[in-house]
Amino acid sequence: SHAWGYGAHTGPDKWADSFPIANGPRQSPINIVPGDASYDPALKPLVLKYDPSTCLEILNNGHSFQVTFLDDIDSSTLKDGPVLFNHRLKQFHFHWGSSDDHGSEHTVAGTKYPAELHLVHWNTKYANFGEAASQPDGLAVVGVFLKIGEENPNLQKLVDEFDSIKTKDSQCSFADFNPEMLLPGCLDYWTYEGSLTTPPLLESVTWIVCKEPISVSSEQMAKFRSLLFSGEGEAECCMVDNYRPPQPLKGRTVRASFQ
Ligand SMILES: NS(=O)(=O)c1ccc(C(=O)NCc2cccc(F)c2F)cc1
Ligand SMILES: [Zn+2]
Repeated sequence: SHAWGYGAHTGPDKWADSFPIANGPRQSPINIVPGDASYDPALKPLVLKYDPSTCLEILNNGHSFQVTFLDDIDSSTLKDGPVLFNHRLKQFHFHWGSSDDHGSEHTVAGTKYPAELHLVHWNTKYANFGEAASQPDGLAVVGVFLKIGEENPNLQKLVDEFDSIKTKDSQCSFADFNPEMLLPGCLDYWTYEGSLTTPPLLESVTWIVCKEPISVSSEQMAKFRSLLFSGEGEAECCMVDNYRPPQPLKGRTVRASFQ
């Protein structure tokens, strides 16, 4: 069955049964080894320009919570960095653990962060997200690690909506949120060619992983864990450990935008 998830019978070790690309040559996430990354002076600085008025809604899709953006015009975009074409922001979402000592998808020299933010963009040389998602240069996802520290007032704006999106397939309107507020001060990054980290695991993603994390408090992480994988009226199943572990590098090069 295509009902994939993160449980014992539906989790990452079972995905290859329905999605054989799970064992493909450019799967994500990976463990980033800074010492093995090659500094590329030709890499440009990331240019992220987001328009809060394109923010549409916040939803629980049964795998994560996601904030979706209007992407029918070029108002929230990613340019430069490692990509050759303009990309439009479609949505952002998170992955996290059942405790503060794990939860990120990418790891850095084996270090796991409690959560990871993914800002998902598609290459506007294609007609739409779905088209782009099937192309090797179709998507660009910016990954930002969350590290336990000060309460993050920008994340709190999302946490405040959780009571309205507690169960699978619930959503509510959400306006005027600027995802730029979720970016670290320094936009140094590692980049490599990879895939979606959930089924259909399409190998269409240029990954751009920020070196600097943003802060999240332990109390805020506890609220992430109060969301549910389960739908209204179903037995409650806490939304935790919705991350895929690192996958084989298979000869890929990881480049660094910084020395
Ligand atoms: N975690 S991540 O950032 O790598 C990631 C980003 C987006 C998607 C997604 O859009 N899935 C649904 C979807 C919808 C249409 C077409 C698709 F290919 C598709 F995967 C999945 C994983
Ligand atoms: Zn993701």
